[in-house]
Amino acid sequence: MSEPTSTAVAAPPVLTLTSLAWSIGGATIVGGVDLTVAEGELLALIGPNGAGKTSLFNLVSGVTRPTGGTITLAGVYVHRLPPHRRARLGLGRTFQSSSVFPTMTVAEHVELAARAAGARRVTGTDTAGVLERVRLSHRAAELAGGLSHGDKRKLELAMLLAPTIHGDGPRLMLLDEPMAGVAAEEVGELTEVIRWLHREEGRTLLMVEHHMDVVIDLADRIAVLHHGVLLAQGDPAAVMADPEVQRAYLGEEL
Ligand SMILES: Nc1ncnc2c1ncn2[C@@H]1O[C@H](COP(=O)(O)OP(=O)(O)OP(=O)(O)O)[C@@H](O)[C@H]1O
Repeated sequence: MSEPTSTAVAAPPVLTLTSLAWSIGGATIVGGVDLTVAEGELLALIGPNGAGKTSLFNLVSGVTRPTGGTITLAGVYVHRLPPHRRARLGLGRTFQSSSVFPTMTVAEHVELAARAAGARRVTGTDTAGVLERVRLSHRAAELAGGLSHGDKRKLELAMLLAPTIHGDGPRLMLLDEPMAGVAAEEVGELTEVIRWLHREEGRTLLMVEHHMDVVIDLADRIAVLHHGVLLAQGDPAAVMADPEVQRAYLGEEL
């Protein structure tokens, strides 16, 4: 075997899952997953309904503890840590159903998220700067309860970014079906916001999404989960053309 010609060392993965498994009541939901997310990458995790995608997110974020395997976040074993410790290490997550406070304004959400992450002083300019990055500045003074689904999703992204007011912000953003419930006419702009975070800010993202156009448009790589195990992973076009992946989706719109 020839020696490598470059002395450059590849950046370590932000997230590494090794033989990650979760069983409950005798059923294996996640059956030994090996997966890495590289620094600056957007990896889309897809799979038919019930494949175990949300369960995998729950394991990564600490909502549930694995029954086997390990999780490394930026070089630290985190699989035994509670969610707030993982958050402190730079893990941010949005949920399938939106999680905003209806009677708080958009700007107050960002301020709250920044303070929860340890910011002592948060100014209007600080919150405006975060809202600008998710194209939500024009809604700063509105109550979150009145926002469209698409704007609520943007607000959740703003809350993940709020720690950037006083620090680096999330090293890894887990987005659980960001397009769920979002009206067709809002999908394009939300896609652009995610693209900006990824391409312009260089954020690292792991995204579960059923909306295949969005997945193909945004993802650097796709991983396909089926019955709790990885069926395929790699370049989006190659993965989508894989006959095994096609078979897994039989009967579902791809
Ligand atoms: N706490 C639990 N107890 C028992 N079974 C569970 C539990 N959580 C999830 N499951 C089962 O695990 C399987 C995977 O569920 P999960 O929600 O992770 O799939 P998914 O890929 O996210 O599906 P969808 O795309 O429909 O959101 C399902 O069969 C589900 O019923």
